[in-house]
Amino acid sequence: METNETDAAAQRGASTPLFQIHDASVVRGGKTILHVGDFSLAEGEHVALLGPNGAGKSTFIQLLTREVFPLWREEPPVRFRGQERPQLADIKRTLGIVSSTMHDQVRVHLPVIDIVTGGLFGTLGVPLRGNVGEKDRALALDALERLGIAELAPRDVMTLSTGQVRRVLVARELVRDPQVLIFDEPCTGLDPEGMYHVRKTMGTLAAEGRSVVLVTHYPEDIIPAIERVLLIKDAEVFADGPKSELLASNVMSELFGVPLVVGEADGWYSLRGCY
Ligand SMILES: Nc1ncnc2c1ncn2[C@@H]1O[C@H](COP(=O)(O)OP(=O)(O)OP(=O)(O)O)[C@@H](O)[C@H]1O
Repeated sequence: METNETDAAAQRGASTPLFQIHDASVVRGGKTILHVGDFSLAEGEHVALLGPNGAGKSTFIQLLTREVFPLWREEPPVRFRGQERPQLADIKRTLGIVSSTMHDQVRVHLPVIDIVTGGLFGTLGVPLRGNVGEKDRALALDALERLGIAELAPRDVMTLSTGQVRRVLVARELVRDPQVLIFDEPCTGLDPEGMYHVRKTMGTLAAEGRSVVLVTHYPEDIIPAIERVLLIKDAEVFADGPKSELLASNVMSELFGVPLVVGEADGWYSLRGCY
């Protein structure tokens, strides 16, 4: 009896979504900048948020990270692991976030290993008065190794290419061992080599069993492991479903408001204008 109850509780735990959103509205300056009816993300599930500029994608992510709050409802609209009022520290521990704008924060002359080790402490480099031990540096080196950039460890971060810095920022998040990695337009400003490595990195993390949540304007960024897409347009969820159905020419043309043609090869998608 006792075992059955434990099993039932374990099963409930396993089926509790990582995030659930129900009837969430974000209002700024008297205008609804995002409304989400129903959304649920399972533990370990991957999803790509795709949509035009200003659609509400970043606001959606900020709802998850609790950087923005929805209008008050009797039942809080955003739940984390079933909790209505989760601890911010729990959410921060679970999520790692990489965005192109974070690049501006690492314009300092510091070795890459210090930048990555700083991820353990939430500091830019290693804290001056912190207890930074060999174990911490070993964790940082391990994160760099897993992303195939261990040779960058002693380099001054200011001497790296944009693509290399982007991967260092992924390592900086990875060092805390988050279960979910959010990539907010990770390929913005990168050349094809940089894009290649960042997309490969997303694939590596997905293969490790972490959730990859990707925000992008381009289907080209959606790695084969991400099967679900959430399309956002005009502050609403326009569609949510399998990419095999939604990454279609008619859907993309309606989403972006111009005639577009979708291509697919080996699980990778591309988008071009139809003139
Ligand atoms: N504090 C604010 N006050 C007023 N409007 C805001 C505020 N923050 C965001 N917005 C507006 O909300 C809308 C959604 O913004 P958001 O950044 O979520 O879009 P996005 O889809 O991520 O866009 P992009 O692809 O350009 O990054 C935009 O029109 C933006 O101008």
